[in-house]
Amino acid sequence: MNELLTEVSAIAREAGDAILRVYAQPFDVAIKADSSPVTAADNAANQIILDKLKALPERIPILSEEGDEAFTGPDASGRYWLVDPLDGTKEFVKRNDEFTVNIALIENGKPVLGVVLAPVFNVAYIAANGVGAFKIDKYGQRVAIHVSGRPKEGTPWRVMGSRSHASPYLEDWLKQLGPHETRPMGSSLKFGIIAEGSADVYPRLGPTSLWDTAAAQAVVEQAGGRVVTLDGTPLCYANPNETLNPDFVVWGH
Ligand SMILES: Nc1ncnc2c1ncn2[C@@H]1O[C@H](COP(=O)(O)O)[C@@H](OP(=O)(O)O)[C@H]1O
Ligand SMILES: [Mg+2]
Repeated sequence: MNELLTEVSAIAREAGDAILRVYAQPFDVAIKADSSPVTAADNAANQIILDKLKALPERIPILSEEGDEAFTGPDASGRYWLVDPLDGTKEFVKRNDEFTVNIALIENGKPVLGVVLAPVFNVAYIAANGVGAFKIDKYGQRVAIHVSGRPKEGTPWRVMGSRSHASPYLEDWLKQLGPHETRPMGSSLKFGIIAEGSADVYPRLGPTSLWDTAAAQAVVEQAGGRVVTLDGTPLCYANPNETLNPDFVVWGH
C-alpha cells in the first residue's frame, strides 16, 4: 500500500502540473449537462490520471467525474479507482486557488487509499490503510497528521464550510452545534484541514458526488476522524451506479 500511495501521489502531481499550465493562461469554461463548469484543465488532468492508473500493474477499473467509458463496475475483488481530476472547478474558474486533484482506491465500498493534492499550494494530503495519514508539505516532506479531538468546553467549534454551497438547513444544523467560527474553503481541502487538526467539523448538507469525498475520507479516517451520514454510518462507495452522496458530516474526533 505504501508503494501504491507513492505512485498515486506522483500521478496526482503530474495531473496538478497539467492543471497549473491551463491556470497560467486564459481558459474557456463549458457547462456540463448537470450545469457544473468544466475546463481544459479538468480534461487534461483526467487524461493523465486515466493513462497512468491504467499503466499500473494492478489494472483496477476507474470511475472518474470526467469519464472513462470502460468503467462497468468494481473488479472481482470489489476494487475500483474513484477520481475527481479537478475538484472545485468553480474555485478554479474564480481563480481563488482552492481546488484539488482527488484519487481514491475503493475496496468493498470503503476508501482504503486517498490522495488529495492542491497544486497551487503545493500541498497534498495522502493516506492508506496500514500506512497512515500524511501531509506532503511544499518542501516535499511527508509529515504524519492527526485530527485534534473534541474542542475544550467553552471553545468555539472550528467549522469548515463550502464557498459555493450553503443552505438554511445548514444554518439550523450549525445553531444546534453551538458557538462556532466558520472558515469557508473550496474542494476537498476542507477535509484535509480537519485531518491535520486545524478544524473540528465540516457539515455538508447538500449535494456532492462519490468522487468529491472518497480520497479525502481515506485521509480523515486514517488521521483518526470520521466521515458519516446524519445517522452516523460512514459514507459508503459500494454502489457506483448511484454517484450522489447523502448529506454527511466530517468530524475531527
Ligand atoms: N447539484 C450538485 N450535484 C452533485 N454535486 C454537486 C452539486 N453541487 C455541487 N456539487 C459538488 O460540490 C463540489 C464542490 O464543492 P465545494 O463547493 O465544497 O468546493 C463540486 O465538485 P467539482 O468542482 O469537482 O464539480 C460538485 O461535485
Ligand atoms: Mg468535485
